Amino acid sequence: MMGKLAHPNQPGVKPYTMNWGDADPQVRGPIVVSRHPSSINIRNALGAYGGPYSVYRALAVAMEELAEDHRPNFDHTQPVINIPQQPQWSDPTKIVSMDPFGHLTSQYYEKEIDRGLDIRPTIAITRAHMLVPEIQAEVKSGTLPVDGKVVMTDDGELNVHKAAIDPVWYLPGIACRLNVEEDFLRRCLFESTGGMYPELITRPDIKVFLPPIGGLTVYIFGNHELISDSNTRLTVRVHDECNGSDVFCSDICTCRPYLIYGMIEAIKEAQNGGVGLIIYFRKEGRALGEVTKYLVYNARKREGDSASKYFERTENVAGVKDMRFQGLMPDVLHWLGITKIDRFMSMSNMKHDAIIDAGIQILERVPIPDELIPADSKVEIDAKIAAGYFTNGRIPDAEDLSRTVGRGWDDSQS
Ligand SMILES: Nc1nc2c(ncn2[C@@H]2O[C@H](COP(=O)(O)OP(=O)(O)OP(=O)(O)O)[C@@H](O)[C@H]2O)c(=O)[nH]1
Ligand SMILES: [Zn+2]
Repeated sequence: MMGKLAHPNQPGVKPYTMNWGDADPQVRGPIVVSRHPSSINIRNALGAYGGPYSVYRALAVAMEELAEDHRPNFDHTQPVINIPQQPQWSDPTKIVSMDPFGHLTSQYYEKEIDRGLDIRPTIAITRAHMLVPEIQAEVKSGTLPVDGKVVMTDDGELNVHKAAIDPVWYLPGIACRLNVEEDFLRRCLFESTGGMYPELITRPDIKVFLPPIGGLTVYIFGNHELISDSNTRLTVRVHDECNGSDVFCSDICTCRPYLIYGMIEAIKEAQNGGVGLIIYFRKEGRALGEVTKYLVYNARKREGDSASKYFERTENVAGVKDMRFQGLMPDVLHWLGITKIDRFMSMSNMKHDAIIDAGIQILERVPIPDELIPADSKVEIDAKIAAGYFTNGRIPDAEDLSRTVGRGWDDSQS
């Protein structure tokens, strides 16, 4: 296996052309990350296709259920809608964490793929119908009308387009965005993944890295052709994954209620001729992960859960409050050609500031209405407002924070 490790000075090693940020996809070059025999010497990217699922692929290969050199058949997999090229795609400072041509690889690099190169899309765009219980209830009660375009039926069936995006990191651009040195960033990535990608160190000539992390999904309500038109109204919720609340309806935070509220407002915008977007990032537990999150829940509930201690408890376990680093988040907005958001469905100062710093305007910030906040999640929301989250109401002071308490636990009931 080790014999496969290509080094820049080994004979035959000649990375494929890669000019990140070039407007011409041929000049930019395809992302070639595969270690198939046809690609290994010309790889211009480190890591692996598929983010965390590359590890499952390894298991499938190990169990001989998948051929190591399997090549996907891309017939009929092309995007169902056109996300047209934007000037932002060729501004190497604007997009550094995804491949703007990622949905068009089989089209732009057909020749290379036919020649035997293993080049895969890192973006897929499809359409779907959705049935969301809370939204079905709004349709039944008449708050959301059936328009036949976004809300399709009396049952509240929704019509949506969606794009799944895997991360593709241009390391010099990531380093610059995070304000760190590229060499140091590469070393930290190498060390903190258990030395998983030695080429981060041995191949400084390769600038693109496909990290083993989850990406994001964009849900589009309304006419996708208008997303980049600054005369069209745009409602956007950027949401970070909270599986416990989003899927399993835990009441300790506002995640699902805010997500659904964002969806309803996105649908209303689309019904009024604008566009609504939900951008869903896989950054569970503020990117600290669910295990850390549950450890903190235990500490909070056992020690008396108050808003004044909320972030401290997270820092005790994780060392930091948050590892989402919203600075990379606006790339997807640039990919969609967005220059202005009319209604931003978030109270997060970190999301807001990252979008403004990316040169995108936000005209209105829309907090979650009080009646949608579950009682036990008051602790979190008050702590966030005190830490700088946007509110139209009063900012809680130290005394308020120690008075905002959540449900306590009696361990004998566990
Ligand atoms: N570590 C940790 N993460 C939490 C906790 N509660 C919620 N989260 C995570 O916090 C993140 C919340 O993200 P969002 O729903 O996008 O909300 P936000 O960034 O706080 O701000 P808004 O846009 O105003 O809702 C998700 O990643 C959740 O999984 C907690 O108690 N501990
Ligand atoms: Zn949550």
